Amino acid sequence: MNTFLNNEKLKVENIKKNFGDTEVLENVSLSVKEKEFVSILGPSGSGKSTIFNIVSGLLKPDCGTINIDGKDFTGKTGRVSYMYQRDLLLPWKKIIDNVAMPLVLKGEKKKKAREEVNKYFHIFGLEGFEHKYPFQLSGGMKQRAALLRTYMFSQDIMLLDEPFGALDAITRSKMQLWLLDIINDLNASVVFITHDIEEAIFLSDRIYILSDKPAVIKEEIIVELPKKRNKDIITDKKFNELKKYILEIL
Ligand SMILES: Nc1ncnc2c1ncn2[C@@H]1O[C@H](COP(=O)(O)OP(=O)(O)OP(=O)(O)O)[C@@H](O)[C@H]1O
Repeated sequence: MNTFLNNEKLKVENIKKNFGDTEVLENVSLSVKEKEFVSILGPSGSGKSTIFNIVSGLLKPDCGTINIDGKDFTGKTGRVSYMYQRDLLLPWKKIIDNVAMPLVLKGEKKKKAREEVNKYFHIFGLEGFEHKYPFQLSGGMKQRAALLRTYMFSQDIMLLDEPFGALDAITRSKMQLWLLDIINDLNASVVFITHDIEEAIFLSDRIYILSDKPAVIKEEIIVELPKKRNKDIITDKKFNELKKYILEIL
């Protein structure tokens, strides 16, 4: 009867987290459907990374639950992939071995792991760079390699914590277009943290607005823009109305 529940991948229910006397998450609930792109937008220090640490199992919430595909994963690691704000590649390893690392860590032989990741180099715009070292890549390429490594860890749910935050404006804009372009082929559900309202609207199907800490979800916004987007949409009336609305809430 309920189609939403049927294609729900991730469900975060009533999580609460204090660090000592500091109440960081007061009560946060959110959900992500199959192949959905959901952003979490909130002020600095509001607890966005803490939510990811809890969803990935690195931290235990004081209360609340994390369900994935209907199973309880509260406090359990290894199920979702997680890309940090500064997800550095190992400088002494070739790109192919950096990317293959999650598979090797899971017990795959190096040769097999390389074969497995090789087929994704084209889609991630890294073809021809398999045997280069990180210092030989541009900033955008390094982020694409880090994103591919994240994808190799777990392909169906990816947590991306400001992956483009450190890039210059032009590269960042190109990366947003690229991500939007490939995301359908990846069949992944994505949760994306950003401070950038335009980035959130441009990329997302839905946006959760987080309050200052102690954090609660202030609002859930469905981005009713065509799924296929290009940068022209930034001048669209609906896009700008949404941007103004979010600015007022934040
Ligand atoms: N392990 C920890 N121990 C103590 N306090 C912590 C810990 N982790 C986070 N905090 C505190 O919790 C609050 C939220 O931090 P968090 O990194 O989740 O925020 P954020 O929204 O991701 O911030 P930013 O946007 O600046 O990255 C901050 O006040 C931070 O100092």
